[in-house]
Amino acid sequence: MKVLKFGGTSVGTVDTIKQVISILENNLAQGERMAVIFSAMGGVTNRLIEIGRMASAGQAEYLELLKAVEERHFATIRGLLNVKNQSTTFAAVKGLFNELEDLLRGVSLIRELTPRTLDLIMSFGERLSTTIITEALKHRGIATEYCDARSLIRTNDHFGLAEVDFEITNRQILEYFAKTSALPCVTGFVASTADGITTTLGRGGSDYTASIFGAALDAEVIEIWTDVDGMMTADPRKVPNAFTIPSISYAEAMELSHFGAKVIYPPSLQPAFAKNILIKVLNTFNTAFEGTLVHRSANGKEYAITGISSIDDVALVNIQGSGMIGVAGISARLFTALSDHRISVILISQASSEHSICFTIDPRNADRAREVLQKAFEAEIAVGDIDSISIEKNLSIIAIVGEGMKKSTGVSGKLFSVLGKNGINVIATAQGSSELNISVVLSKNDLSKALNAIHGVFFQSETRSLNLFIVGVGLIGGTLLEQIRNQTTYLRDEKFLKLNVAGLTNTKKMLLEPDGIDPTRWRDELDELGVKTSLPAFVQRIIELNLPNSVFVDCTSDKDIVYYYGDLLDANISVVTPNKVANSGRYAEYLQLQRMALHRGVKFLYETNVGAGLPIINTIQGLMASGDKFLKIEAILSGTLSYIFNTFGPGVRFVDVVREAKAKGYTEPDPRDDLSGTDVARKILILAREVGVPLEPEDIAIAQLLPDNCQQAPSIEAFFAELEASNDYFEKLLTDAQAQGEVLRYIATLENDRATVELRTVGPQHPFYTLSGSDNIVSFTTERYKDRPLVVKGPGAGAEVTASGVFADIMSISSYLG
Ligand SMILES: NC(=O)C1=CN([C@@H]2O[C@H](COP(=O)(O)OP(=O)(O)OC[C@H]3O[C@@H](n4cnc5c(N)ncnc54)[C@H](OP(=O)(O)O)[C@@H]3O)[C@@H](O)[C@H]2O)C=CC1
Ligand SMILES: N[C@@H](CC=O)C(=O)O
Ligand code: NA
Repeated sequence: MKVLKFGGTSVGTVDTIKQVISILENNLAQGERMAVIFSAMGGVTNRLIEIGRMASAGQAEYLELLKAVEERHFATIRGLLNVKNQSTTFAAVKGLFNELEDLLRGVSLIRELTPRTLDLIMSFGERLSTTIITEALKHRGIATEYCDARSLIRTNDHFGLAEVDFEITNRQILEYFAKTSALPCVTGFVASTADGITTTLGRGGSDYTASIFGAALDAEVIEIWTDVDGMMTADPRKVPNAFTIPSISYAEAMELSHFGAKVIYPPSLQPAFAKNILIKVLNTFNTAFEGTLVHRSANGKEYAITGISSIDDVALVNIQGSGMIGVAGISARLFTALSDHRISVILISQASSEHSICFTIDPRNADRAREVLQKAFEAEIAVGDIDSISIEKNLSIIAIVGEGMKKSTGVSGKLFSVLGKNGINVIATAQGSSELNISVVLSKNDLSKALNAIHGVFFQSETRSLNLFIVGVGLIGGTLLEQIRNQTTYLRDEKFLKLNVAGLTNTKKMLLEPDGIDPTRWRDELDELGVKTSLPAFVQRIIELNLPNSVFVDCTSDKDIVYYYGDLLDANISVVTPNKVANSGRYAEYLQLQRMALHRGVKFLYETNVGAGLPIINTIQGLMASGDKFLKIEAILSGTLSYIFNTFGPGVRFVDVVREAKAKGYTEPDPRDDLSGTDVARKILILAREVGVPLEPEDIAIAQLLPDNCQQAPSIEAFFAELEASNDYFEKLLTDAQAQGEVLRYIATLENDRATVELRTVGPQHPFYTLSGSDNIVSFTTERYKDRPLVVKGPGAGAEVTASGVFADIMSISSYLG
């Protein structure tokens, strides 16, 4: 025996009813003995309540609404049945509407809508839908029988939420089934008293009917057919990555539903659970999907938690005072006062200091709660034993739920850590000793961010997202996007990671798209959908969007963008950048950014500031963290100058080599920055700061490489012209070096807290002699690497290596976020 129940959406239209019929036919074909419970057509119950209220208020327009409901049912008959088969069904349905109309006329005459009458009015919804579907099944040759549950389910007269007399009900159901061999189509939600007065079963009423029937008949399974793919790990409207929970225990389902998961209402399934009957939650519109199994105990689970739920809007009441410490009975009085005024408490938390108790309630009750408590504790407030009753609004509760967290460690650690890393402040928290649920209270603004971030860490094998906002889509930014595009599949399949490009901008256009910009079409999307760039607006919007795991990637050489870094870090958004400006300005600013990132628990990463993708900054940070002391750094830090001196030779014009370096993507957007030594000076300044030497830009001694006419060129093109005109100068530098059997090298040195940058010649014994292409080389002499320095060497400029260094910084944030 199997009991099936179809909800309001499943029986809401002609097409959906046809789908229901096909599900039933499939089951019948397998010879299943069944009972089927139907809800009212979607929306009809609420409409009937509205009509009843209008009638009782004397609003004659209720008749029009009633006509619309009638027409909807008639249209359903026309859609389901051939014209020649329609008349009996029309007659039955018309009969029901006549009865309902009489009833409503009565209500409107006496201007009174009692709970008893409302129950009767509501009962028409299920009676109508079930009548029509029964007839439709009959006309398809299926032996069915309309079964009015009012004749089987016996309740008391608590109208609106009647209590079932199981002894009589079970007996009546069994007797009925013993007599009938046809397929019973049962009206959900409705029942009756011993006197035959119609009652209803309250929220989840049709599920309750299914559960009552299932339990009475000892069914093997109860199938709850809805319009979603079973119960989900979180509300899919808030968490796009949510997925169906294959199997859930009754207790877990209870916890989730308490926090707003609405697919089933577990209390209504209690009779079935008491008899250990399996429940399946299935989707009428996706019959191939296996849905969710709800059963007595949780079996082996893949994840530490089963689901995440939330209450979107709560108010937090905090009552505190030194007079509460060690005084018995305060909480008893507190909660009695609330209960006397029917204020329901959702979550309670009291620290063991007993100095304060806080609890959350429906915000609509907040003002009343304040009054009630002020009155209840009038005496304590007067003498200062209780100093304040504060109420905070615009809050939400998130609950993580799962039997798997029982006795397993690290679940709460993971929860609070992901909230912390995303800068989400936890205002209150509660965990019952059943260890089935951990709840946190947080600002409503953070709800969506928190739900998504929590979902990401707990359901690891689903894809987590990092939200990237990329400013600058030139050489480096553009190459980074290309690399992201090429790695999409690998990251998804191997790392379960989605790099969601949520924002892009250049100097002309900006585009913010929280759902992601397609990295294969970003140029077109930016062009077609982008709006005029405003960096302040871009940054402001990123902060407002408040997406979890957000990373701001600055791929410009803009001098002013650095001013936004502080605001971004302060809003718990990590910053990754190849742009050296922030770290090579005033030392105080550099320090402030470092501290801000540390304070906020986010990352400020800039490995590519020095040596592009070569691990230079990370190497220093590792050595510093482990207590090494730097004695000397000697380095070639300009890919451009390295390339120039590795390439420039007899028969080659200097200016052409510089143009080549630019074309190969080694130079700064303005190559004067490279050839003037500025770029190298910035880099050694950054390295000095990383090893703990707080230098300022003016402390770097730069020995000028260029003749004055080049150094002072007012534009990039003028600069190239001056380089061309100065070819002899550069040739002489070269031939002088060659005459001594040496090569030209532009070397930065940091020693004894002094930094210099100069053009030198080095011979074959020098470790910097053999370099090629855009090679950088950095030699660290430290207390641990004293006899032989630690050397990092390799290509130190170029689009691919720089973009991949930025990529690696982004990836390290993804591992940090877990
Ligand atoms: N090339 C290399 O090997 C290395 C480069 N770097 C650094 O990488 C950074 C980027 O260099 P690169 O890609 O060559 O530079 P590009 O000039 O090619 O690109 C810069 C991009 O930034 C955009 N941009 C500039 N200012 C703003 C602003 N205020 N708002 C919005 N967008 C802006 C530009 O827009 P638009 O297109 O409209 O002009 C362009 O898209 C530089 O800081 C450089 O020092 C670091 C290590 C190595
Ligand atoms: N222009 C720079 C690029 C890396 O920072 C260089 O030439 O090294
Ligand atoms: Na680097």
